[in-house]
Formats: sequence, structure tokens, C-alpha cells
Amino acid sequence: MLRQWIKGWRHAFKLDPDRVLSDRALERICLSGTDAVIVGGTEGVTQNNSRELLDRVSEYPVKCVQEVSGLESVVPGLDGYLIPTVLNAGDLQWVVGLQHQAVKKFGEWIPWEDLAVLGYVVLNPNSRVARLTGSRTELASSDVTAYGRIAEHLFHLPALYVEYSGVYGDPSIVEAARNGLDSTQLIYGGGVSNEEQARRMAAVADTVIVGNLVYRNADAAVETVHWVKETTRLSGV
Ligand SMILES: CC(C)=CCC/C(C)=C/CC/C(C)=C/CC/C(C)=C/CC/C(C)=C/CC/C(C)=C/CC/C(C)=C/COP(=O)(O)OP(=O)(O)O
Ligand SMILES: O=P(O)(O)OC[C@@H](O)CO
Ligand SMILES: [Mg+2]
Repeated sequence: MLRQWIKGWRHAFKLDPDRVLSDRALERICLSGTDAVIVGGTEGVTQNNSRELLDRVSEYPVKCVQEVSGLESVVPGLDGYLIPTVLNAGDLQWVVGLQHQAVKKFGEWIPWEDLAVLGYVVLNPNSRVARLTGSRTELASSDVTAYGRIAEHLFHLPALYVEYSGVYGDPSIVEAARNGLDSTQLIYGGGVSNEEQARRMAAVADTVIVGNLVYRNADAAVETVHWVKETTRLSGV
């Protein structure tokens, strides 16, 4: 069951089907010791470019799932699908609207056990995902804690994803999310590019996701695996 499986992830890479990655860099990422490779992005994602990247990753022993961001880009037959819902979106479309359309479209073909819903809180106002979803990013710590509680106690989501895509986030905000959570998994993603940043977020979050760094500096990206995995997640932060 995917929602159980993702609980064991400490580190994952997110690869964008709309960006170019050399075979050499892909090999290094896939053999890095990361727990999973997530294929997905906000813009320019199609079924063709997703399938192509998923096929390339499948040459390696690493676990690989698709993060679905559009109805047309779903690639059937994979081991797992991450389904975002953006809790602080400005329009219901990104909370439950597109998901409703997808369930209507795919209906009985959906392998429910292989899906896990991620409750996103999008916090970088300049990211494409924030602009696309009209996310309300001016949040206080108490707002983020409340989203954590909603994710866990009202919606029973397997994971809350604190998303700073493109910039390194505010650790105190990630801690605020942590304060709202008990058993729901806390995922952090955004701007991790050096050891201090990787270790700082790994001390608070259950799972750290690294994306853009793969395309800027694959060597450093590979290093993040060790930095995150060597760090103990602190309790009570
Ligand atoms: C046999 C068969 C057909 C099988 C398939 C069955 C199946 C798996 C069906 C899917 C079921 C389902 C419920 C799908 C949901 C589909 C959907 C469209 C959901 C909405 C997703 C959503 C809210 C998207 C908004 C954007 C978003 C949150 C994307 C997540 C990824 C993300 C944040 C990437 C970061 O983007 P990046 O490219 O890095 O850009 P920026 O850094 O600039 O933000
Ligand atoms: O690309 P970066 O900034 O590393 O963020 C990772 C991930 O959270 C993006 O969805
Ligand atoms: Mg990005």
C-alpha cells in the first residue's frame, strides 16, 4: 500500500519530465541511495515526457512513482501515484476539483492501494505552483500548524507537504507544521542545496525532497542523500 510505503522515505528526488537530464546525471541520482524518485512538475508535463522519464528511471533498481499534476499526464501501470491537494489554494479546483474530474474519468481503473494523497501547503509566492494555484502564501505559524491538524485529524491524509519549491524555506514554519502533526508524515521540499540546509530540514521533517539541485549540481544533489539520512529527526521540535 503506497501510503504505508512512503512513510519509510527519508529522502527522495523529484525529477521534472519537462527538463533535460543527461544519462550520466540520471544514473548518479538513481544509484545515490535515495529512497525514491518522484516524477512530476507543474508545467509542460505530458503523458509522453512523463512516460519517457519513467522508462529511463525504471532501468535502475530505485523505487519510482508519478506525482500527478494533470489529467492528461497520468501514465497507467506504475507502482505508485502521488495525488496532490493544495490546502491553501485560492480556488477549490486545486483542492478537490481536478481530483473529482480524474476520479470521474478513470473510475473503476484506479488502483486505490497504489495512490497516496499529499496535502500541500505552498509557501513560495514566486513558484509556478503558487501562481498556478493562487495559493495564499502569507501564512503565520499558527496557520501552518492548523493545516497540519486539518491534514491529520480532519482529512486523515497520509502526508502534509510543506512546499517552498525553488527557495529554501523558513525552518520555524516547518516546525510549526510539525507541531500540528502526530502520525501524519511531514514532507519538506524547497531549495535544499547544501549540507546545512539539508540537515536543518531533515531534523524537522520526516522526508526531504530535492528537485532543482539535480539540474544545477548533480554532485551536490547526490550528497544530500547522506546529509539527510545521517541526520536524526528530532522529536519535540
Ligand atoms: C489504468 C489507469 C488509467 C490508471 C491510472 C489511474 C490513476 C492513477 C488515476 C489518477 C487518479 C487521480 C485522483 C488523479 C488526480 C489528478 C489531478 C490532476 C490532481 C490535481 C493535482 C494538483 C492539485 C496540481 C496542482 C499543481 C501541483 C500541486 C503539482 C504538484 C507537483 C509540484 C508542486 C511540483 C513543483 O513544480 P515545479 O515544476 O518544480 O515548479 P515550481 O518549482 O516552479 O513550482
Ligand atoms: O526543486 P526544489 O526547490 O528542490 O523543491 C523540491 C520540491 O519540493 C519541488 O516540488
Ligand atoms: Mg521546481
